[in-house]
Amino acid sequence: MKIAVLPGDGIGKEIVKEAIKVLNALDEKFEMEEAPVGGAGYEAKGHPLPDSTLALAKEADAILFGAVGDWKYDSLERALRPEQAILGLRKHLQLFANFRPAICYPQLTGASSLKPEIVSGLDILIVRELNGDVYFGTPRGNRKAPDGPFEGAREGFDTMRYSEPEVQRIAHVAFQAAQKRGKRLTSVDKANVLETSQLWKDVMIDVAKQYPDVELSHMYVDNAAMQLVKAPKSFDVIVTGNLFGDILSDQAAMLTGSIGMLPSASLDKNNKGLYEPSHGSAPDIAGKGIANPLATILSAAMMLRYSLNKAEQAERIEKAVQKVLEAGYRTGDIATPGCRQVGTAEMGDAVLAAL
Ligand SMILES: NC(=O)C1=CN([C@@H]2O[C@H](COP(=O)(O)OP(=O)(O)OC[C@H]3O[C@@H](n4cnc5c(N)ncnc54)[C@H](O)[C@@H]3O)[C@@H](O)[C@H]2O)C=CC1
Ligand SMILES: CC(C)CC(=O)C(=O)O
Ligand SMILES: [Mg+2]
Repeated sequence: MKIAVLPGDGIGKEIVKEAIKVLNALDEKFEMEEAPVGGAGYEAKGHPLPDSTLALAKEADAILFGAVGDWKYDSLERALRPEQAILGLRKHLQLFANFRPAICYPQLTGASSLKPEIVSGLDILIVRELNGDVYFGTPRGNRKAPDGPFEGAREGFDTMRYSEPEVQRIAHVAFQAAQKRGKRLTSVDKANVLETSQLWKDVMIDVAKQYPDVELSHMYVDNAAMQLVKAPKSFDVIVTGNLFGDILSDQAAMLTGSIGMLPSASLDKNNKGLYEPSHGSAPDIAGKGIANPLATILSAAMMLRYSLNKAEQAERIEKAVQKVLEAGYRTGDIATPGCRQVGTAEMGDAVLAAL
């Protein structure tokens, strides 16, 4: 089985190194091939998603991805910015279903910025649509405003759009995920304002007829943001679009203690997938050896479970992560008084030792 390893930029390189260390210590042996992506792709080959990197991603059985981006590329034309690499991979490989589980490990209830009783026992799943919405909608661009009170002024515009089949396919994924969990699905939209959201909601209601065992509810995204900090445990599975899911999953990360704890799986219709932490390249801490590698290590576990059919190996990693948390190991982002504060590599070593 072949894994394409795309570390990317910033802390991406540091955290992927730890996940590889853990994967290499398992009983299974995987073929791994590394390629540059993001800013690293631009520096090496003049493009954030070089053809050779995309070819490797297509040919591999699964992709382990770090993160892309750096402030130094902010003035590049958009097509050459590092972020286009992850957007391009999601689109080219039709990775439309993004799973972001937010679990607050018992050892980390004190690490969340919320009161322990709000987050203790939290186990929710955000299913984010990943191929559509305003991130990919056309037309988009810059122009002179054609009308309105600022007619003639410089204007930027994007298009939020979803088609019925696009919503249907993510709805089925979300309902099936809910069937395997608490059988409650909350569809998050802004149907009180947006046509895109009204279609989203109508399709969810329609698909729900095929899943009578799952209780479907609807919530506007502004209220969902509020409920996520007020009563996060009231959710089981949340399904939402690309933009709302991006924002709500960062918010949900803080319920678990840190964004450095939130893994993700981005799957196509055959469960081929790209696995990455939910966070970015964290330029503010890159190169310091202090990033939390656990979201990436847990993403590698998701890869074993969803794409490589190695559920026992996935469980070994997940249990090892729990053991190191139990033993008090903490990177700075999840540190609490009296913990054993460690850096990125020491955290990786601790997981390795706990396998
Ligand atoms: N999938 C991807 O590759 C993503 C890339 N980005 C890119 O990353 C760059 C930085 O974006 P930001 O908005 O700052 O988001 P970010 O997620 O990189 O960082 C946000 C905050 O969380 C902290 N953080 C993130 N991961 C951490 C970890 N593993 N351990 C400890 N602390 C961690 C950072 O230090 C920072 O204070 C930008 O270029 C952005 O476009 C952002 C999100 C996802
Ligand atoms: C480049 C962004 C769309 C990536 C991001 O923020 C995410 O997927 O969470
Ligand atoms: Mg994001």
